[in-house]
Amino acid sequence: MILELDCGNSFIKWRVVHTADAAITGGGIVDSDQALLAAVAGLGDLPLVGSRMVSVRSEEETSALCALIKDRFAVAVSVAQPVQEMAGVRNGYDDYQRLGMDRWLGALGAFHLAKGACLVIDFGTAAKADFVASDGEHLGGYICPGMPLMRSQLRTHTRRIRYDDASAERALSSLAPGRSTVEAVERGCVLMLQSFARAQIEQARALWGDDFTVFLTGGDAPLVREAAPQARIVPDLVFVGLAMACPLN
Ligand SMILES: Nc1ncnc2c1ncn2[C@@H]1O[C@H](COP(=O)(O)OP(=O)(O)OP(=O)(O)O)[C@@H](O)[C@H]1O
Ligand SMILES: CC(C)(CO)[C@@H](O)C(=O)NCCC(=O)O
Ligand SMILES: [K+]
Repeated sequence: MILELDCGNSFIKWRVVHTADAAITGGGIVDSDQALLAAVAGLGDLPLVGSRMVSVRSEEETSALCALIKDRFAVAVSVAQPVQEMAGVRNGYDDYQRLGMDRWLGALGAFHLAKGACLVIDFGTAAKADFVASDGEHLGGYICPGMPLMRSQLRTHTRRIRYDDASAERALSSLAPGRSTVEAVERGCVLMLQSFARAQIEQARALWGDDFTVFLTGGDAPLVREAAPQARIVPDLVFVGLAMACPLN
């Protein structure tokens, strides 16, 4: 079995997959290294043979987590590294090492699944979009604040925007004009995300006509579903790319 890890800016997504057929034994989302160790240990004694990781965290944080995993589960951790080209996809950044590894792996996974032009839109802490043409050329993409960042900016820089998580969740039962602060903010931010998605799809259409696949991923992808009815929601898209970038036996 293999321990797979996607270390985003706010959360660590993890899962344990069988070596032979990639069947998923367990997984989850945690908000700290210690919570990760506890969650994986909670699956009992696993015959782990290796681990692979993608991280957008600092070198120090990433190597600290690798050391913890090595120590606790006695496996080496293969960390996905930036490359100029892989699996038919060419990194489109001027400096390929600067492209976020989550974006790169999402692009690899999407091109592998679509076998043609594709647009990846990932709604996490940040929202990001990446374009891969039918010949595998990564054209670049866009980054802007995701739902958690938009929310916290409003809360931090205003005096009268204050509400709790439970009312935030209730506010999203509809997108009608808000009649309370929580509704106005939560619905407004969801409309921003949806407009981002629509703008990316419009751009893909201008480039490629109708001949492209849209992938939605990231924790907040479900909030955007209705703005992109044609999209494939693939929550584990980064893991698809991770398996390609870090093959283990
Ligand atoms: N079970 C869950 N646990 C945590 N967050 C969740 C969950 N389901 C949905 N979310 C939402 O997903 C968002 C975080 O998304 P994600 O985990 O993709 O971010 P991230 O990988 O940490 O960020 P980034 O990819 O931008 O670095 C949060 O806004 C959160 O509300
Ligand atoms: C944009 C984020 C923060 C999204 O997780 C990540 O992909 C990242 O740190 N990227 C580096 C900057 C860039 O991709 O241009
Ligand atoms: K991520």
